[in-house]
Amino acid sequence: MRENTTVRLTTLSPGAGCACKLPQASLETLMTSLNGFGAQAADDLLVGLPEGDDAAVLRLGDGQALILTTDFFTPVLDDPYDWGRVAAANALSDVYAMGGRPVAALNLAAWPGDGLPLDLLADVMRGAATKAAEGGCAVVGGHTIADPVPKYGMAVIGLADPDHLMTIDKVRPGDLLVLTKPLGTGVIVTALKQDAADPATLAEAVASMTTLNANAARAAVAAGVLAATDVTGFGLLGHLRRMLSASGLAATVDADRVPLLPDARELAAKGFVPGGTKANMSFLADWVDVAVSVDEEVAILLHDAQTSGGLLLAVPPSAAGLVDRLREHDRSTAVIGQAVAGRPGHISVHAGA
Ligand SMILES: Nc1ncnc2c1ncn2[C@@H]1O[C@H](COP(=O)(O)OP(=O)(O)OP(=O)(O)O)[C@@H](O)[C@H]1O
Ligand SMILES: [Mg+2]
Repeated sequence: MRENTTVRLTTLSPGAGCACKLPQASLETLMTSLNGFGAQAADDLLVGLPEGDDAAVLRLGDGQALILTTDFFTPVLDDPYDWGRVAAANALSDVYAMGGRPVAALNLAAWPGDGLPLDLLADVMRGAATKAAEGGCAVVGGHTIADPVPKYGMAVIGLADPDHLMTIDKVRPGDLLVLTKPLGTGVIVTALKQDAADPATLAEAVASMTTLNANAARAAVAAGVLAATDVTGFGLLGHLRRMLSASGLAATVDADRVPLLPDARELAAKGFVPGGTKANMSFLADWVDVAVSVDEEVAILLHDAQTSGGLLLAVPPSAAGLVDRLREHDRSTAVIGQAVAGRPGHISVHAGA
């Protein structure tokens, strides 16, 4: 982490990170109204627009598939270099969520025409390029516009084996639901914006947000996992609901097993809850039943809008050994629930066995 500048980037941001995504209800309305104006999977297009997956996938001729995705957002941190690292890890994550590896990226940037030093944007891009390089991904160009609210992200292309893709529609009854990073970045970043996150708490959140999902994806593909997504702005339950609806299944979640970042509970209890998290709670009310025994702060965190969150994997019980291998990369990796037959998209959250 570099020294903070005098400009507090998060004060320029109405939302922050993936919490500035359009609410899920609005996005789904938009996508439905685009019906017919976006290509559906057919022939060499293995994953298209109506599939609503983490990225589009195009079969190439030589036993490889091309993965295409993009992601950008307003400042999630005050430190520009770290914001860049987080934004790159987040943009690359959709490639990992499909079971691929990123190969090239374009910078997408919006920056105030005056008043905010360009040096800061250069720092954002340096942080992002360093993180992308860690994933074997070269930054090869980009586009920059003048805009009063700074925004940064990437369009990323990746490669995958078309026979070993991970998609959101392949969850099977009995699959174990595995989460590879702890929750809580939304509440911690909201506390940061209000000067209420202590440095150690913030450092843990930054360490988590800048961790690539590369190792988790590689291990999951090797173990034969067929269904995955990454947990971002719609929160754990929002992204789980999308997987379940696409797969025609329901799920149970054990709130006690869901990993949480240090201090996330306390900050949620103090009311540092982003607008994106509140929107997730209201949208998911028709899909999620939370047992009364589940603590209110934990229920909030299950909906918390994550930036650069972990992978949510549907792991067949026969491949449960994967969980130990994933824990070698992130000790907080946990089995948090199970897919079951039931109303598609429905989630029952309980506390304890
Ligand atoms: N403007 C858009 N035009 C076409 N498709 C869109 C648009 N915005 C979102 N989508 C699609 O809607 C689906 C859900 O988008 P969303 O951004 O939640 O997922 P994502 O790409 O996995 O992002 P992330 O994991 O980084 O939050 C994706 O399939 C995405 O491609
Ligand atoms: Mg995604």
